[in-house]
Amino acid sequence: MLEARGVAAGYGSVDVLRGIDLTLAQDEVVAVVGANGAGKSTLVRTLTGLLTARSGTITMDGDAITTTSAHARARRGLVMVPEGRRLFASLTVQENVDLGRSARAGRSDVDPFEVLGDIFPILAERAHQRAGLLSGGEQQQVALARALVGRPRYLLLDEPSLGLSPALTTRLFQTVAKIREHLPVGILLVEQMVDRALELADRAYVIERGQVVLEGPASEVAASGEVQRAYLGEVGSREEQRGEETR
Ligand SMILES: Nc1ncnc2c1ncn2[C@@H]1O[C@H](COP(=O)(O)OP(=O)(O)OP(=O)(O)O)[C@@H](O)[C@H]1O
Repeated sequence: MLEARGVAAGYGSVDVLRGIDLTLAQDEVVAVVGANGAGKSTLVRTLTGLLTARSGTITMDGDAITTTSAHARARRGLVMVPEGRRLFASLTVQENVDLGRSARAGRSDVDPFEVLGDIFPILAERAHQRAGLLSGGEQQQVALARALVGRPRYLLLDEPSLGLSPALTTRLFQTVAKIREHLPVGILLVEQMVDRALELADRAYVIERGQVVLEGPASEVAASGEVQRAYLGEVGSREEQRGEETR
């Protein structure tokens, strides 16, 4: 279990997270939703150790990791795929994925292309192509494969659908569903595509101004008015737009 208790964090004099309690088990997908600026990316950065919590505790499988470096957390099996994917454009698909092996020394004995090949067809199809030449959806596959090749216990995804077309977003969510089906990894999914994230997730947290305002089974969170309220009508207007497109 990855567990945050009373976690506060921020930048300089700005407080962003104000006492977040959150858990992620190794067999679940948990969505984190909330309006722009609510603190979702800050939460992911604090959980992975890119930002140090100002107060509160973070534990992983019972061990305190509140002040552990991001590198050490990654070695212990807590990895993130950041917003924007951050691949090395001039390296090949295979070279990018291989970088993920070194993040978890001692557990990289299995050929990633065999283990992950079913989930990510791109690994076999484009292994030797430069990552910079791939489409956004293909790059997202490589970023996910790179994160998974070290066999993490917890995977944090920050806005994985960002910049993807609706069709590629559908593929992405199917891929995340496959990961959950085939690999023993807890997935924290930060997403602006709220309805899709809540469809896929087991549980969800709604974050507003650095605090959890609602948590529970994803279906209950989806059915509550709290999500719409947190987004100040954003969700409603998006659904209306989608309705118009399909008319
Ligand atoms: N490096 C930084 N320095 C100062 N303030 C920052 C920094 N990064 C983020 N912030 C501020 O922290 C707050 C929360 O930002 P954060 O990126 O965590 O929100 P978010 O919920 O992920 O939003 P979005 O959905 O737009 O990505 C915002 O007010 C933002 O301006």
